Amino acid sequence: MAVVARIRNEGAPRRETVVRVERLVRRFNGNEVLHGVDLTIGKGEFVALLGKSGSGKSTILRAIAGLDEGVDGSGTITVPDRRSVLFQDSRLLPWKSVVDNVTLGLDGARLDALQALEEVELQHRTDVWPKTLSGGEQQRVALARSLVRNPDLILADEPFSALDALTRIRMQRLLLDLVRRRQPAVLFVTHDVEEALRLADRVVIITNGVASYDEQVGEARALPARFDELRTQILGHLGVNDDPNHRL
Ligand SMILES: Nc1ncnc2c1ncn2[C@@H]1O[C@H](COP(=O)(O)OP(=O)(O)OP(=O)(O)O)[C@@H](O)[C@H]1O
Repeated sequence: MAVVARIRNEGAPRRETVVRVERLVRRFNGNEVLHGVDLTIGKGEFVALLGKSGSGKSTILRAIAGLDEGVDGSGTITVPDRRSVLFQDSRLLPWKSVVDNVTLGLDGARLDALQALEEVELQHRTDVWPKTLSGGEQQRVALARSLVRNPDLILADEPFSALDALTRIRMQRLLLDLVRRRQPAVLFVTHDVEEALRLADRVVIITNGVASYDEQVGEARALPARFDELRTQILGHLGVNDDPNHRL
């Protein structure tokens, strides 16, 4: 069955553009993975990036983060200087305390770090070693490390996918709350359609190396019927069945 590419983004609130990706092409060993991806993200906008495994989501995120030096490709990327990246694992330094991980590379940021740790509800664990924290707590430290840099853009590559379901929901709420207060733009890679609909203002899907779907979904959070409708539509676009627990 032919997948009809569809771009529908009318009715979007007008926001200042903070990320602009144009005609992004990336190749690995001569194999072209991205064929010309266009993507914009507005100030304070939360965009979830969906796509099947191997579709190139992380490749896009790494390109925007500036982490793919030397990779074969072309295209232009405009991106704010103050940006931070969250990965699936927290990437904390085991020989530094929690607060020292948060201030890493910043001079005199201890007070800001303590505030950021309070925002992620870890004010009581500031001086312990990372290995004494649970997976969810370690991800909260990573989030605090990101916040203390006051980013205009947060790039997140499946940051909650290794967490148990309850911790994951708690982290999603925490992230949404922080994003509402601080208003960074967010690009959030996930496999999980429900996670995308819980968090994002907009969903972009990568299929066959291009952005094939781009839709406002913010109202899904308040309207269960709209949530279900969008979930069915997105799963259909991805060519998978409408099982709410289906992982791509
Ligand atoms: N450094 C690399 N060297 C060779 N091939 C790579 C490299 N990075 C990515 N690829 C290939 O590019 C394609 C896209 O990979 P990418 O990690 O961006 O996909 P993804 O959509 O994030 O997948 P997943 O959801 O499974 O994490 C895959 O086929 C992958 O094997």
